[in-house]
This record gives sequence, C-alpha cells and structure tokens, in this order.
Amino acid sequence: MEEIIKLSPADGLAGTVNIPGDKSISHRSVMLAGLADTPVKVTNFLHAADCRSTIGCMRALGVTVEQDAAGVLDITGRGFYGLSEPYDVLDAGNSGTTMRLLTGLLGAQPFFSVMTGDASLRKRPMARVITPLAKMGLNIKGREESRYAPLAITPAEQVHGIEYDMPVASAQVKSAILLAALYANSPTIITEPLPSRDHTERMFETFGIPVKRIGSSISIEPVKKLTAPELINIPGDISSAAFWLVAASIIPNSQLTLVNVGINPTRTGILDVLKQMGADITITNERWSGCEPVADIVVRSAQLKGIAIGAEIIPRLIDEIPVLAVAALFAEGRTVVQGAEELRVKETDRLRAVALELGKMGAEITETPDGLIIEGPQKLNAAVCHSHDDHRMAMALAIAGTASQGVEIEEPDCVKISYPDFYAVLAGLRRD
Ligand SMILES: O=C(O)C1=C[C@@H](OP(=O)(O)O)[C@@H](O)[C@H](O)C1
Ligand SMILES: C=C(OP(=O)(O)O)C(=O)O
Repeated sequence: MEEIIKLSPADGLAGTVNIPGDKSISHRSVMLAGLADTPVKVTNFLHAADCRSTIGCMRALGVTVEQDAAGVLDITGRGFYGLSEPYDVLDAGNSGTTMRLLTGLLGAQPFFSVMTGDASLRKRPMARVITPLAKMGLNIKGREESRYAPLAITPAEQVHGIEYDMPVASAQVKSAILLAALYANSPTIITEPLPSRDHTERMFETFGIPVKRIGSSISIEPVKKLTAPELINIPGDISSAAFWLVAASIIPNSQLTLVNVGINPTRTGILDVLKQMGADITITNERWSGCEPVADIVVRSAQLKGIAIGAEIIPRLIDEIPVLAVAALFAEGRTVVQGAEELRVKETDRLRAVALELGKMGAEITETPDGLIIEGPQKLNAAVCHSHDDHRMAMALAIAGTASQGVEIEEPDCVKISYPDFYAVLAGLRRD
C-alpha cells in the first residue's frame, strides 16, 4: 500500500455497508474453538491483521485453522488439555487483545511459552494482567520488572481461583483472568469498577461454560471440557461502524445503512452519545447472532451539539473516542471527554495523537490528563497528518478530511489491523 493516502472532500455519503466482523469476538472465537474437541466453523470472521495474530498463535499451539474461499474458518481444536508447547516465540503483532488474553490461557498450560509483539505492543502495560494472574499462581515474567513484553511463561504448580477487584475497567484483563480460571482448582470472582465488554462471558456460554453475574461481579467455576457449537456467526463490529455513524452524521447530504452491527449493550456507548448529540440514527431489524444481539442501523446527516462524556460511559466507547473527537469538531458547543486516561496506553497515546494530528488541520483541541475539550463547530483546513501507525487514528483522520477540506495521511495502511477495506468502502460511498 501507499506511504501516504490522499482523501478529498465529499459532497455526501450514500449506500449500504456490510460491517466487517467484530474484532473482539473474532479473537475469542478462535481461542475457545482451539480448546474444543469438536470442529467449529466461524462465519463473518474479521480477516484483519490483529485476528490473524491470534490465528498464528493458536496454530503454533497445535490448533488447526483452515479458511475457505469465502473466508469461513474451520477450526479443529485440541481439546481442553490438548494445546502443545510452541516451537518458537508467539507473535501477537499489534494486538493487545491477543497478548493479554493468551497470557491468561498460556499461564495455565503445562508448558513453556514466550510471547512478543510489535514496537507498539511492547510498550503497552502488561503488569495489569501479570499481577492478578500471579495471585492465581501463574508464572509470567516480562521485560522491565514484568511491566512489558516480551513475556516468558512457565507452568504453574497449581492454578488457584481468586477474588479480584479490578483497578481498571478492562475486558482484556477480565478475560485473561477468566481464561486462567477455567483451569483453576477453585472458583473465581472478578469485580469490575465499570462494566467492560462482556464478549468472553457470552462466548463462554456459547461453549457451555456457566458464568454468573451478580451486580458488578462475575463468577465462574473451573471446567474439565468445553461443549463447542458447530457454528459461530460473528456480528459486525460497532467500533468499525462508528466511523460511518460519525461520517454520515457530519457530512451533509448523507444517508447510510449499516448492516449487521453488533449492539451488545457493553459496546453501544457510541450510539448513546451520538443520539444525545442529536444524531439521526434508527436501529432496525434487531436480532440475535448466537449470544450476541445485532441490528441494522440507518444514519442520516444531522446538526450535532456538544455534550459531556463522563468516566462511567468510557468503557462502552473506549475505541471510539478518536472519531468522536471528529464529531465534536462539527458539533455546536462544547464537548468534554473525561475519565479517558486509558487512551494513553492504546496502540499510541490517542489523546495526544488526536490533539496533535487534528491540530495540523487547524483544530483547536485541549488535551487534559484524562480527556479532551473541544469547542465546536470548527473549520478544518487541508493538511498532511500522521496516523501514528494506529488504525483508529488513520480512520478518524480520513473521516475528518472527507468531511472538510481533504487530508493526506502518512502511514495509512495501519487500517489493516481492524478494517482492511476501509478506504475502498469510503471511496464507494461518496456521492461525487
Ligand atoms: O477485550 C477486548 O477485545 C478489547 C478491550 C478493550 O481494551 P481494554 O481491555 O484494554 O480496555 C479495547 O480497547 C480493545 O480494542 C479490545
Ligand atoms: C485498542 C485496540 O485493540 P488492542 O488493545 O487489541 O490492540 C483497538 O482495536 O482500538
């Protein structure tokens, strides 16, 4: 792909978008199917770099993953106790989800493994998973006093269940603990400060593992085997749909139909916030895809207004803040984002990157320690911006430029991490 991509302003967006498979659920489908002893087919799997990292790691652990011409996966697991010691270092690439979830799974296995990732992932905090997993008896060591990957994992003498109050609302930490807890000798109870995405819990239910939820706590008992479904159909990723929700809202003369969007309530903060900002969003055709709710969404242009986005909703829209910042630039009045300090430890520091890169287009954005303050509406000018090699930054910048005077994005191909066809889809939706 190009070193730089140029996007020009659009007169409106129109059409239908089939939303690609959910990244979080795609990862979990391969991990759990890998522990099953009957084959599982996965449809609408997200064929993007992050999920390929998970496939690569699971293959290295002995799981067979085949893909047909239509992209359907056929996964033949090794059974609950059947994973084998990898011959080489496992590579999680750019994917925090792959590394953190697999840390929990690998720590409970009777073999040695080492996991690394790209330069961005090797800077992301890993103590948040190592600390609770160590309390469970797992042996995981990392670089700089176990703060960062590469991680070296040796077998645990015993895996104990724990009661753990999570200091950060993180589905990755929760899921790492839940995966290890399956192999423990006693139950595990996790309490979350705020509800984070619950795809692991739902996927556990799909594989016959009971999960109890009481208030903000989740408890599970250890198991001896999984009961796999024959088929998992992955819902579309609302975090990918978010770019079209914002784009159609802020570009006048737009109407888009987004087909097959996951509307799990732990992920729909973007819908709540955009509706509160005055977006014209209609949810239709609500249905179930296994244990996950899905719908089609129609979005039309609307004049947005600024709002306050507080800490309690952040986990429900954690990956959508870069594109929400773009929406705020087109909204009338002040938007304040608070309690979003987690954005500083994503693929890049997303609070800094949003202020810096949209700033190159003339946006005035105040970066605070835990959020952003944006007065709108603002006029943006054409500029050359950098993606910071972060897929969500590249896509947010693309929408900002398409909605204003155009943009050139350096290092644009990072969209392959979660939405490989993003630029092609955008080109096909333009009215001009
Ligand atoms: O569990 C998951 O699939 C994810 C959880 C979130 O991260 P945290 O758990 O770090 O909040 C999110 O930002 C990430 O894109 C995917
Ligand atoms: C933060 C993200 O993913 P991960 O943590 O899996 O790298 C993301 O997709 O925005």
